[in-house]
Amino acid sequence: MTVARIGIYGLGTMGSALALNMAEHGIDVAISNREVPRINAFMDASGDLSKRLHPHETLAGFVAGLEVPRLVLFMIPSGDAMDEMITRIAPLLDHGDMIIDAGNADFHATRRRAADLARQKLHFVGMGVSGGEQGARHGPSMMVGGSDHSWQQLAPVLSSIAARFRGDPCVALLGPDGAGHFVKTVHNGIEYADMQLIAELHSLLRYGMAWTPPEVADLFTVWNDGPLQSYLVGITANILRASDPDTGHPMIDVIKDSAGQKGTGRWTVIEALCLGQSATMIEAAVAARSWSSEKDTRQTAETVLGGARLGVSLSAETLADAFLAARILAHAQGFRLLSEASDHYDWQLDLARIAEIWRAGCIIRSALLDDIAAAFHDTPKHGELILAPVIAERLGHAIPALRETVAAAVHAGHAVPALSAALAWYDSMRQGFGTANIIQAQRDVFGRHGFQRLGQSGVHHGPWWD
Ligand SMILES: NC(=O)C1=CN([C@@H]2O[C@H](COP(=O)(O)OP(=O)(O)OC[C@H]3O[C@@H](n4cnc5c(N)ncnc54)[C@H](OP(=O)(O)O)[C@@H]3O)[C@@H](O)[C@H]2O)C=CC1
Ligand SMILES: O=C(CO)[C@H](O)[C@H](O)COP(=O)(O)O
Repeated sequence: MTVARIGIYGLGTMGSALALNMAEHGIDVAISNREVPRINAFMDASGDLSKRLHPHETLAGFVAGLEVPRLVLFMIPSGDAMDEMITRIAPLLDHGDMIIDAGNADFHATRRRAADLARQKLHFVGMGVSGGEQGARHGPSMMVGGSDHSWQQLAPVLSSIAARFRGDPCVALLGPDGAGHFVKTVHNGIEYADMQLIAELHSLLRYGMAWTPPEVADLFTVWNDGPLQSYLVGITANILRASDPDTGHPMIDVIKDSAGQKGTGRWTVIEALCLGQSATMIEAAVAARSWSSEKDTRQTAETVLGGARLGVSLSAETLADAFLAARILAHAQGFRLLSEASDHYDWQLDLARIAEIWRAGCIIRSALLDDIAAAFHDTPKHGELILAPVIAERLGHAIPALRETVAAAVHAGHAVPALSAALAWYDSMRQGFGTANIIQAQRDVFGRHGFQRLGQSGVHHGPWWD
């Protein structure tokens, strides 16, 4: 029996693609799955690569088929399924073996699992994998959380299967325990915001300016050849060119406008709030998905409240600049959250390196990320991307277009929650003196909470009760 370098448990969309990727790179992989027929079907479909794939129907056989120390990678849903599999496999492993959770997991659970398994002298790695099925198959971006020791063992395998940007593998050890899963969560939060921005721009073009799907596709194709280049813009252009084989209508027009969500966007927002932060663009994107699922209510409200959306007149150049400004701001919100979490959990995240490993393989890969990586290399104040000179200059150029776009949309009754949140955050952050003096006075009046006075130390109260 061949002893495999690594084991992959979970042969769904992502696990099977990762196994094939490893096999293609000459790595012997032990494979297993909860439902056995899936193992057989996978082997049948894997062609020549099957010689590197070693199937096991039982967990004991799967473990016995691995080189020691063992590397066992799970690609299954997070939560109870992962806890259950850890409980089942841990007694079969030896001290020094490693469990890798490569799914999308809540980083709090990852921290707990890492601590539990350390007590059993097992290594645990929480690894975010991005790129969807094609990324996993041909080169994902991978965000690793774990010890230096685990990284030494995993790096050769992961570097060989990762996406590459100018030769640099898009994989890195980002910090201990939950760091990798947290970074993946924020990646997905930015993904939510970027997807929502594209949806809002599509809506303005279609319903505000009466463009057809192929016309919007052509514009997105042009955008995809410049500063707005990104995987998500590219796939959206392709989506908009597709026709429904049943009706002949544009495919986009027969898809129900109710978005799914599996949790990573919501986790990003929750963690931002827990850290005393905010990521309002990501929150807007999560909210928009939630509102989208209230289809019945929206259909009723369209009749009761009136759903007219008036025409807007915006140039393609204005929309492009608005998109660029908003995309920068979404990334800025994500990176400042990474910076805050890094301080709070003492992860010492390298923001420039994170931007670098997002330049290829992952869902949010874009031309902008190369500029962001450069900005973090040049900027001492980590986390505040909007203050990096090159980014501030680009924002200065593009913000008037974002303002014009949001104003036109609001005036004509188009909902643009992510674009609006971008502008509100930008305008809030550029005010040295904001609105919170009123809040502080109100809190003092009703609750004697006190406030700080400008230029004085200590806690003060106003003359309200005299
Ligand atoms: N799809 C994507 O684009 C991405 C997904 N991910 C993450 O990767 C992980 C897998 O996702 P994906 O491949 O899309 O999912 P799929 O639904 O395609 O596959 C799920 C896999 O998990 C197994 N599984 C489900 N429940 C259990 C359980 N209770 N115990 C043991 N095994 C179980 C399934 O086994 P069975 O065949 O027996 O049902 C199957 O192998 C998730 O954590 C997901 O969040 C990460 C990045 C991108
Ligand atoms: O991690 C991913 C992409 O990076 C997965 O596709 C994830 O499922 C996306 O999130 P959601 O299903 O909530 O849209």
